[in-house]
Amino acid sequence: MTQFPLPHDGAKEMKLARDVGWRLLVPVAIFSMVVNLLMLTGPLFMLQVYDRVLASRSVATLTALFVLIIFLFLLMGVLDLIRSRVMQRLSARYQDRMEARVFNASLREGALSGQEAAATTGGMRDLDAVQRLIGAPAAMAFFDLPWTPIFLACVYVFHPLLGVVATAGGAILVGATILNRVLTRDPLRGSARAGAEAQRMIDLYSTEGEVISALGMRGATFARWRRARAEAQADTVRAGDMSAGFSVFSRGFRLFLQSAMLAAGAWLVLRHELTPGAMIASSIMMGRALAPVDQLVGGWPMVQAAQDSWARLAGLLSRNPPEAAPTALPRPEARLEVTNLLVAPPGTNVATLRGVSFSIPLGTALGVIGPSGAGKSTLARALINAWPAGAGTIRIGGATLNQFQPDVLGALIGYLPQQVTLFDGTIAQNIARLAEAPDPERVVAAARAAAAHQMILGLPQGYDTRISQTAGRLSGGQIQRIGLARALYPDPVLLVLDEPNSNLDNEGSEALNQAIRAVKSRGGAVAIMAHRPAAISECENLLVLEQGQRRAFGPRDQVLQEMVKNSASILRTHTAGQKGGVA
Ligand SMILES: Nc1ncnc2c1ncn2[C@@H]1O[C@H](COP(=O)(O)OP(=O)(O)OP(=O)(O)O)[C@@H](O)[C@H]1O
Repeated sequence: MTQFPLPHDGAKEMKLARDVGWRLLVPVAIFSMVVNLLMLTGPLFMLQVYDRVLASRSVATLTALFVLIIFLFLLMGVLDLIRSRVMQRLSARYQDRMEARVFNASLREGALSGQEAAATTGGMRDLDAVQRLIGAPAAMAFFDLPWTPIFLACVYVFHPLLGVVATAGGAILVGATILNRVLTRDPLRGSARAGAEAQRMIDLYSTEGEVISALGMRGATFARWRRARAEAQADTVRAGDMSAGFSVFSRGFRLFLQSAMLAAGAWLVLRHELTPGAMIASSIMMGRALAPVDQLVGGWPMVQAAQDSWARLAGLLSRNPPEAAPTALPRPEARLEVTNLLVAPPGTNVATLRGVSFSIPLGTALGVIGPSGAGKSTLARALINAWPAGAGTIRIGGATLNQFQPDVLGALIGYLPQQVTLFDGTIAQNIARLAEAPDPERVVAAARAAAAHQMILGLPQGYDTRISQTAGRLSGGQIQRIGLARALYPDPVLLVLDEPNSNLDNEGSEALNQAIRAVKSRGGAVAIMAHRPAAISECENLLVLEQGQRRAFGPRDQVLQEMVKNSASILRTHTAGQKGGVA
C-alpha cells in the first residue's frame, strides 16, 4: 500500500518556535503581577491623602506617604522596563529562530511561482509583523488584562453602584471599538491590497522608464497606476470616515465616563455612603482597569496584521516543509541521465515537456535545439532543479537531484539563464555567487574562462567595482560574460547554458566555446539550449525538441543530416503535391 507522508503543519512549527522561549514568560507574568499591584499605589495614596491627611491635618503622615509612593513608583517603573525589555528580546529571538526558515520557504515558493522578489519580501514582511507584535505594548496588555476584573472588583468594593457604572462604561467602549474594527476590517484589507498593487506597478514602471518613455507609454502607465491608487484611496477614505466617527464617540464617551463616575461618587458622598477619598480613588481605579483594554484596542490593527501574517506564514511553511538534509554525497561523476521527464511550469498543470529521455556522457556537450516555445528553457530549469520533475528522473552520477543538499547541488551546477541578473555587490562577489570573501584566484580564473577578465580590468575599480556603480555602463554582452564567469565558478560538474550566444560578439562566442571545451576536458557535462548554430559547434550530441517532446536525439551530425533529409523529403512531397495539384 502506498504511504503518503503526513502534510506538514506550518502553524505548529511556528508555535513550537514561539514556545521555545516560554520560560522567559514566567518572569514577565510575575513582574506584570507586581506592576499591576503597584498600580494600586495611586488610588491608595489618594484615599489616604483625602481621608487621613486632610482629616488629621498631619504633615508628617503626608511626608511619610509621599516618600513611600516615590519608592513604589520607582519600583513599578523599573519592573515595567524590565518586562518590556524581556519581551523585546523574546521577539528578536523569535525572528532569529524563524528567519532562515521563512527566507528559504519564500524563496522556494517564489522560484516556483516565478515571483521570487514578491514572495520573499512578503514572507519576511509577515515575519516582521509577528515579531513586532511580540515586542509591542499591545502584547504586554495581554498580561495586564487579567487585572481588569480585579480592579473593577475593587471599585465594586468601594460601592456597587460605582462598579456598575465602570463596568457598563467599559463595556460600551469595548463594544464600540469591536464594532469599529469589524466594520473597517474589509476596507482596510482592500486598501492594503490595492496599495501594494499600486506600489508594485510603480516599482516596475520606474525600472522600465526607458521603454515607457521611448514607446510613448507614459500616459497609459500613469492611467493604470492611478486606477490602482484610486481604488486603494477609496477604501482608505471609507475606513477613515468610519474610524473617525468611532474615535470621536469613544473620546467623548471616555471623558463623560470619568465625570459620570465622579458624579455618582459625589452623589454617594452626599448620601454619606462613600468618603471623598474613595470617590477619587475609584475614579482612578476605573482608569487603571480600562488601561489594558485601551492599549489592546489602540494596538488592535497591529494584532490583526500579526494574526493575518501568522496565518499566511503558517500556510507558507505548510506548503514548503523543512528539507531534511540528505546524506552528504561526494562530488558526482558528470554523467547526466534523463528518463521520461515530464515538467509542467509551476502553478500550471499543462506539461510543457513530456516523456523526454536522453543522456550526456562524461566530458561531452549536448545541444538542445527546437523552435520557440519547444520547451528548451523548461528543460534548462528542470536540469538545475528550479522546476520539479512531474514524472521521470534526472540523475547526475547515478543520484537523483533531490539526493543532494540544495546548496551543494547549486555549487555543482553552473547556469547561465537567458536573461542574466547581477546582484548588488562587487563584480568579484557576483562571479563568486555572492560569497563574502571570494577566492581571488578562482574568480579571475572564471573571468578569464569567460573572456571577461580584460573587460573587468577596464572598469574603474576592476573586480572591486560595485554593480550599483556600473549602472547602465555594462552592455548586454558584458553582463552575459560576467554571468558566464559566475556559471563557471568554481568548477561545475554540469554546465547549463540557456541561449548563451544571444548577446555575445564573435570574441565572446569563441570564449564561450573555449570555456565549454575546458569544462569538457575536466570531465564535466554541458547542456546548451540554442537557436544559433555557432553555439552547438562544441556539442557531440544533439537533442531536438518540438512541442515539448523529443523529435530526435543522437550524435550531432547524424541528427542534423536526418533533419536535412527529412526537410528535403518534406519539401519534395510538398512540391510534388503542388505539381499534382496543378496537373
Ligand atoms: N512560467 C511559465 N508558466 C506557464 N507556461 C510557461 C512558463 N514558462 C514557459 N511556459 C510555456 O512553456 C512552453 C515552453 O517554453 P520554453 O520557454 O521552455 O520554450 P523555449 O523552447 O525555451 O522557447 P524560446 O526559444 O523562445 O526561449 C511555452 O509554451 C511557454 O508558453
